Amino acid sequence: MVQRYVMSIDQGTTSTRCILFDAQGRLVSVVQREHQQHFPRPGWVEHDASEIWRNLGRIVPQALAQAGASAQQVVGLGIANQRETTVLWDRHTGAPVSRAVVWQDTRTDALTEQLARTPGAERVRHLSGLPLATYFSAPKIRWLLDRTPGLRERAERGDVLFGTMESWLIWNLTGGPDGGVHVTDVTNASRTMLMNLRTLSWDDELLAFFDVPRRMLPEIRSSTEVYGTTTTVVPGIRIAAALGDQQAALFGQTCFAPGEAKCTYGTGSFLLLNTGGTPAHSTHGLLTTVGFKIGGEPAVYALEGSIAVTGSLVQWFRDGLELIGSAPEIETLARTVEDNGGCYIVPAFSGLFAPHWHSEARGVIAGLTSYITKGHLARAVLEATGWQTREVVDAMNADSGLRLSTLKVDGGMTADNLLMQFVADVLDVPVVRPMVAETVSLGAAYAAGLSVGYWPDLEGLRRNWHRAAQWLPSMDPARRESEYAHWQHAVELTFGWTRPLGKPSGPGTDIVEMILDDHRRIEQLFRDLRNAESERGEARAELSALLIAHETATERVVRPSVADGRDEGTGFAGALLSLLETESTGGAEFDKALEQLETVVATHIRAEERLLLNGLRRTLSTSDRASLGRAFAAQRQRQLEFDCGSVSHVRGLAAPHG
Ligand SMILES: Nc1ncnc2c1ncn2[C@@H]1O[C@H](COP(=O)(O)OP(=O)(O)O)[C@@H](O)[C@H]1O
Ligand SMILES: O=P(O)(O)OC[C@H](O)CO
Repeated sequence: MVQRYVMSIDQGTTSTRCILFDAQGRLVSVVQREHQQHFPRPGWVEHDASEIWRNLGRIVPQALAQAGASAQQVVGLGIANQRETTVLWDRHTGAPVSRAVVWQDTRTDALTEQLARTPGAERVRHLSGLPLATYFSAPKIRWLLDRTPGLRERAERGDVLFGTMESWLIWNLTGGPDGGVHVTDVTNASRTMLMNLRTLSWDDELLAFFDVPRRMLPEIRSSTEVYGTTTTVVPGIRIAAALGDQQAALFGQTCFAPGEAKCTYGTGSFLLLNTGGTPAHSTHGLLTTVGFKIGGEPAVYALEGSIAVTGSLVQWFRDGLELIGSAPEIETLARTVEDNGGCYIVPAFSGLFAPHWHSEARGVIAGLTSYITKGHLARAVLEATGWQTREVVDAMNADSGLRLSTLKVDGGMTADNLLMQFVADVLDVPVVRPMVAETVSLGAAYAAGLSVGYWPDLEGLRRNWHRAAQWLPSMDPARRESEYAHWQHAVELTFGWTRPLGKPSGPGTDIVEMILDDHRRIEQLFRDLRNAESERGEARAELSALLIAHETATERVVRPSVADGRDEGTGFAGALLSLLETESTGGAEFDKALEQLETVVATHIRAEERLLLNGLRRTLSTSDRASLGRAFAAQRQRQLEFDCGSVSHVRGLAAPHG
């Protein structure tokens, strides 16, 4: 009988892989090719989409040759790809209009800040599931349209197309300018910031907000369906699935049921939790994204903790600092010392992603003394991956109300035993790795195989999962918590780095001034609300968000730093909730709720200015006041970004007080 295979292509950040799998999910052949990383300016990262396309043209025939197989033996092709990376190309010539802007690229930092201040910004997360950050495609498209003369007009005429890597490759594989199919799948579309998470189609409000012409966008399709048949490279292969690479890894790890999670450790690291058929809203800095959509079945959603820099920090240690010759040497070097010697590296090279979402942050090495050797630095490099995982797991636990019990891992970094042990230690849960480490490719293959009936169902795929390695936690809890506190302190040092120094009322200004500014604004909002002529709906929304963001940031960041900063407890959440709930009734009930809230808040403001602010003036140096100001601004901004003033959030805060 003729052997049949599924082909998968993993178009990743650093390389493109083509793998053939057999019916048992075993690897039959693997061919891989790296492409060049272009760093034309600090913070910019680009790929040449034509180079990636040429690489594909080489590796596909090689993978077939290695297996001794023909195109007829391939039942289908599944594509997994680096997500968000933005390619714009000319529909008529097939030539990219510029280099692709990679997901790690931070050139849209100022643009996203500007967009965040534009009306409608508060709707972006609700519609797309994503925070406004440089990471996603929409700001990248907008940047290219704004900066390339004539491009917007060409895009509006339909002469220029947009796609993430799977769209670009499928279009080329199916004929390019000669009838190429312009499609994307829901998982990739969910990373553009232009798709409505609930309707799974391009959203008019988001398109208008980012000013992106609809005509340039691909058609959104399921993750598993036949999009077309290859007409070039190796003609005659059905393209039967496409998934973002992290969603493909979720699929390859067989996390098919709600509650199942995996973390893939590659260039960056991405923890995804299957949350089932409805999108789960995160209040702790995670993304809501589509996990997969099988044919005509409803979509399955996921919560994601995306970490921008993990394996790429090891690469930087190797190529930028030249302290090691190959990635695995980091473990050998780290083992030359007992611990990190007090040193922490926070690799905010692309800002910080989950759960912080600080595009303006930049990396720090903290705790340097003359005791530190390159061995300690190597430890700090590996530990950075562990702590970043801990941060997203904490967020995941807080969002889901559950505690992760085991972490399934995969990706290149899982070859590092010291690192995997550290991850188990800081999470305090077992970490397990499956037999097939190429989970991204396997997931794309599974999806394609399901699509063409090579595999009958998900249960059959589940049986292919076998554990290859396990790491059990063994760290002393007190040490874990004290190390985590140091890490968190180091993280705060990265915030606000690229913002202009001394910018008034921006991060980096004096904490006392910032608190006073908030108080004066709160008082003004109360005046606006008492004035029946004013726009009360807007004032009420701003007041609610400001009160919660201000109070949470004060509680978490400022009070712990001053001895006599205690407060009797403000307890205004109940009064605020009453005000929010009088939205429709208005009239006397509204006036009463307003008066009650104003009384509680005014007392609180007086107490804070007397006790807390005097304490800060007395005990902190100017630079301490500035750094506390930065941390306060960061926490306050984080609260505002997740819509902390919404009725549902305030209700949650009010609940414990009855
Ligand atoms: N033994 C190791 N210890 C730590 N990091 C490693 C090790 N081996 C590989 N890496 C890192 O893993 C990454 C490669 O993993 P891979 O899954 O191939 O990434 P991607 O799919 O993102 O290209 C590189 O960034 C490399 O620095
Ligand atoms: O190509 P990877 O494995 O680095 O993954 C990149 C992610 O998809 C970015 O969101």
